[in-house]
Amino acid sequence: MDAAQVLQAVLSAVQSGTPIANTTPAIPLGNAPSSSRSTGHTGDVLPSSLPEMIFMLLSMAAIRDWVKLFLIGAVLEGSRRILAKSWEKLTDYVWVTATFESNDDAAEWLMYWMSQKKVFQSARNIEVSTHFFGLENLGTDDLGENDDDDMAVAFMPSLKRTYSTWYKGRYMTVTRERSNESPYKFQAVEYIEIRMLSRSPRLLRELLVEARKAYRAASDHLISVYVAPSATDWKLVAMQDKRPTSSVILDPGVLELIINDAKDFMGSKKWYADRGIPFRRGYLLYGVPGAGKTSLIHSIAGELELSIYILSLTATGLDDNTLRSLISARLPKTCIVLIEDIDAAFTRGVKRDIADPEAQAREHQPGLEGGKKDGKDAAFASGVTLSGLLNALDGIASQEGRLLFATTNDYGALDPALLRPGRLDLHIEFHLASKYQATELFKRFYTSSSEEGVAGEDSVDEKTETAADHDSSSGCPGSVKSEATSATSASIPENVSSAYIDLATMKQTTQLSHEEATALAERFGEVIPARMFSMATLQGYLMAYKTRPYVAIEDAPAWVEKKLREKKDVPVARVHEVAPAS
Ligand SMILES: Nc1ncnc2c1ncn2[C@@H]1O[C@H](COP(=O)(O)OP(=O)(O)OP(=O)(O)O)[C@@H](O)[C@H]1O
Repeated sequence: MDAAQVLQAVLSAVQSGTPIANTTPAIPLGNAPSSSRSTGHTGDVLPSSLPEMIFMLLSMAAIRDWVKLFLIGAVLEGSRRILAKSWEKLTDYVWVTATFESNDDAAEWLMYWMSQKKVFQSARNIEVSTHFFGLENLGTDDLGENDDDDMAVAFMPSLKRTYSTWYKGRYMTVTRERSNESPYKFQAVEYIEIRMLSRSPRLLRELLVEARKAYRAASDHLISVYVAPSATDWKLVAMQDKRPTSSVILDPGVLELIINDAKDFMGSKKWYADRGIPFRRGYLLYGVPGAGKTSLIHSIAGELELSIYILSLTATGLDDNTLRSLISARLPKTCIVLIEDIDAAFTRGVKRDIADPEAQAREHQPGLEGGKKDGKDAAFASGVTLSGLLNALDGIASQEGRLLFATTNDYGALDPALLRPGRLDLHIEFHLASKYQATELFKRFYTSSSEEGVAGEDSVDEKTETAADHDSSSGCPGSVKSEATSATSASIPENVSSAYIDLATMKQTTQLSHEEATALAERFGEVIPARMFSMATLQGYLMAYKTRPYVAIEDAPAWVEKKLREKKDVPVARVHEVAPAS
């Protein structure tokens, strides 16, 4: 009886419930004689008990061979695992290993640190990147001059390569890898692995501290700007030059008020803790477009040395859960959270007319009841609900030392729940430019912040211009030149906007002496009507006269008149109402 017959007998016995023992008078050992195999009576050879059955199975040569093979395989696999484990233990014992996800700040520090190392500058397989453009001391030697105007490049480890180098006498390897394993992201995740031949993690920590220090020193003049492109994580998108607060021109006292408030808040942790008040501060900057809201936030970030995390409530994939996780779990302790156009998420579309902020200012008088849509029940254009947003804002409060800034062009569209103190504590309205702002803008436009009153090289143009214009600068309205007749614009084709003349033909702004600039600025302020143009519009006008401040003054009345006429012609109805969300 062969193995198949035995198995068949066992199976049929199990199916019929017949005890095997009763039908098994004898068990042939070893290979059964062919006569018994040929009988076809399975009842003659069935084992009477389980041990007998096992014994019978083992007595068959084929099964014995299978068992041997299985045992050999098991021993081999077991030894492999033991060896692997032992090797891991051994390497753990002599190596310190650290992994950094490329999105993380620490990975940025390391990449910068590595870009400074000779090993990557002389390696034969490296990644050359402009990623750190803007940071100081990049390894540009191999490309020639280290000129500020050049696009500096950094030499960094390539993907899927391992480099070896030394740190404080210890051998270390650096590997950049890409992994598809990610619990909540759909794209591949890049990471850097550092291994150091050392039993203590102390040296690795020292390396990290050194990398962070070097990175901070190199980026001292910059602020980092992050966005959440995938609604799951923050990504560094820009390193911007810090904007001096003096470059944002607001009416007297406003700038100081906000900056002092923010500084005061940052230094009042204990005061808040003593009184049990959540250590948070929210600012709402609202008003016409182009009035300096975003510029102010960036300059405050520079002043307080904070990174900016820009949150777009209409980003694809953003809902209450992702918003909460972005804010609660994935933000650094101290930073600025900026929600731009917070009203755009609250209505079903963007309702402002960006092309003409001045028209909006006339049409829309900010006020809580004014432009409000359907109140609390209005849905957001994104997957975020009002209560989701309120929870998220309160989540900002749960971490200490975060500043929240929200901007809007439509104060009235915001729900009172958003506006209450504790969420958005300070509401600052931005208007169209006052005479003071226009005057200051002109003054700062034509003087250098470092050295006021020094005429630059470009003042050659200015001299020619001033000499030619002295007669007309007497203030007589009839002597004002129109754009079409000014010296430079004469050679410009008619269909080219004058706004681009100087940008295309000149390199730098003419620098006036302080006295000259002040005198001209006064005249500019007299010509520009108060609260009729945004600061961005005035800046745009001056950009067209980068090297011709005198002509800028002369042309200003005609420009103002033309702009005011255009405004009258523009139907206010271009600012359309947006249907409230259902
Ligand atoms: N008060 C200001 N002082 C100096 N520059 C200003 C001021 N307001 C606007 N500008 C200039 O105008 C441009 C646009 O300014 P900004 O983006 O800060 O305006 P905004 O109020 O945030 O506009 P929006 O509501 O459209 O975002 C910038 O180049 C900025 O330099």
